[in-house]
Amino acid sequence: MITTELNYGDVYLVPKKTVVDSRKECDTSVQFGPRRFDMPIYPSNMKSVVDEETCEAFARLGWFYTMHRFNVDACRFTAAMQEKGLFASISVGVNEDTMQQLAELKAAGLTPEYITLDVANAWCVKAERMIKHIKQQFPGSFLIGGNIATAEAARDLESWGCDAIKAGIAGGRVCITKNKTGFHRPMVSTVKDCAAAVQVPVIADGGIVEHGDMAKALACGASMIMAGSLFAGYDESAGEIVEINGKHYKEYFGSASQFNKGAYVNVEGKKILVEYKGSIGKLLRELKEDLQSSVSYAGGRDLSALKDAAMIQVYR
Ligand SMILES: NC(=O)C1=CN([C@@H]2O[C@H](COP(=O)(O)OP(=O)(O)OC[C@H]3O[C@@H](n4cnc5c(N)ncnc54)[C@H](OP(=O)(O)O)[C@@H]3O)[C@@H](O)[C@H]2O)C=CC1
Ligand SMILES: Nc1nc2c(ncn2[C@@H]2O[C@H](COP(=O)(O)O)[C@@H](O)[C@H]2O)c(=O)[nH]1
Repeated sequence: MITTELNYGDVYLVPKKTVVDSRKECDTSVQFGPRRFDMPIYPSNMKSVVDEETCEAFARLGWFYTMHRFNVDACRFTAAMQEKGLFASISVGVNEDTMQQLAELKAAGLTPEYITLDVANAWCVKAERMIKHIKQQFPGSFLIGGNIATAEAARDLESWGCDAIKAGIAGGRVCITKNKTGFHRPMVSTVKDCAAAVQVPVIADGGIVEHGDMAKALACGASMIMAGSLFAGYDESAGEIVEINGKHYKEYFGSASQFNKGAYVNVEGKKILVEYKGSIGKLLRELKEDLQSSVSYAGGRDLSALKDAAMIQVYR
């Protein structure tokens, strides 16, 4: 049987009566693990999106972040963030290098507040082993596991011990997985299925094109949203500015791209140039204003209003 599935661009939310006098009254904050954050969206843990400065800037602003896992000394990063009085949020893989990094953290007596297990398909035996190992070694860390795209996978990751689950396979802007392997699920269907299947928070990862997609992801049941291309190209984003014919750009490349891997092996990502857009402050302000507006259209005062928002499909 072939089923029809939906992406953010295929649906809209149905307005309700607004109950606030100003959009400023709408609260966009979210409790995620041990902390509360100003917004339910954060930059992808990709080398072309975040670096140490990006992470520090987001943490200082009260937004969530996750450092990427590529050539990063997780021990040094965790110590540096915690010495500054900020929370540490690291990414790990499933191989021996991760086992070594975790052993170093343990030996140094460090506990990152958040750990993200970051692999393309976390519904696998290697991820199961690593999730169980992390939960045993770092019971005080909030463990995010991903990525997955089905209810069955979400239930498995929850049963293995994940405190939150990141959903989204092959929906990213620099993803070529769907072309190279044939596998992908559109985001509305992915997030709805996964969020309905588990008690733990679900993070909707990838495919955010319009700011309104944040509200749609939350309406599907997501608690948090991860986005890459949305946050690429700013002063505060990772990567150098490139000048071509007098125009300025920044590189945005996939974690499974040749550029990130250093070799053309199992490549499932590409590199693109995104327009250089200066300081990120304007984007962050606008994201918050737009989400506050979404909450007001949903007839509420905080993000819980979006969870009940009715969704309609648009035929094109
Ligand atoms: N969200 C998404 O849709 C996707 C995200 N990515 C991102 O790209 C990065 C690289 O991801 P990933 O390839 O998982 O990580 P790695 O390249 O770090 O692979 C991790 C380990 O898992 C093994 N592995 C990876 N994929 C498979 C598979 N399909 N079957 C069996 N074993 C596998 C690898 O072995 P071996 O290489 O020998 O197979 C390797 O030992 C990550 O940051 C990930 O988030 C990548 C693709 C899709
Ligand atoms: N298939 C691949 N997916 C990737 C790769 N690198 C990162 N990602 C995923 O994309 C999102 C960001 O998507 P965007 O639409 O917001 O730009 C990111 O968080 C990862 O889940 C890759 O090389 N291949």
